[in-house]
Amino acid sequence: MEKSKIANLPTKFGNFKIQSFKENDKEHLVIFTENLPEIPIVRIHSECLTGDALGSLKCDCGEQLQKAMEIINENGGMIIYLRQEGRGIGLFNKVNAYALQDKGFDTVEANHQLGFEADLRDFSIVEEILKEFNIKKIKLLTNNPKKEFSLKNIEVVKRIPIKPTPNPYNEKYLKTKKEKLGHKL
Ligand SMILES: Nc1nc2c(ncn2[C@@H]2O[C@H](COP(=O)(O)OP(=O)(O)OP(=O)(O)O)[C@@H](O)[C@H]2O)c(=O)[nH]1
Ligand SMILES: [Zn+2]
Repeated sequence: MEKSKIANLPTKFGNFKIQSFKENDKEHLVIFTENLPEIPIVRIHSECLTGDALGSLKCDCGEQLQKAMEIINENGGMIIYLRQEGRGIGLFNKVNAYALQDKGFDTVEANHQLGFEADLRDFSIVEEILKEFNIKKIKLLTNNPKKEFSLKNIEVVKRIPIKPTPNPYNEKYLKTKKEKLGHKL
């Protein structure tokens, strides 16, 4: 794992530090506060270009990212931004999945139609990154209990939920996450 230098990242949510970690061809990001408490709040965020950057209402990613930045700016911690777009299938395939969703398939069925499992993400790099920062215990900002279980050598002392705001476009997505993907919503 190759790591970049640490730089300042002032944002509208507060001042952060930023560092990039390379895993093969993937360039992940870590955004963290100057003061890291002994048990920091950590958000493990999977890339969603449509939600994070374009303001898409189909999912809760953009909202979760912004809330995470606010909470972490206030309490100290980090966002580990993983470049695994579309739960690991990539942007191109996610757009094809969205086209299937326009025809009535849910988020899981659309993946299956394209020949993918529902969730292909790999969180193994998270432990390596936390080790770099000497972090052994965290408070995890997520609605997805699976993320907790993917961390073997890190103690998750608390799971902090981030409640999404329902809208007509994300209703079905949130329902599927709850019923098929085990999210606590
Ligand atoms: N394949 C696919 N990926 C999607 C879809 N909608 C969002 N994503 C991706 O899903 C990932 C986010 O996963 P979520 O299931 O929303 O949330 P989570 O990370 O498991 O859990 P939280 O920590 O609670 O956010 C991002 O990589 C998004 O690009 C979709 O319809 N199909
Ligand atoms: Zn999203």
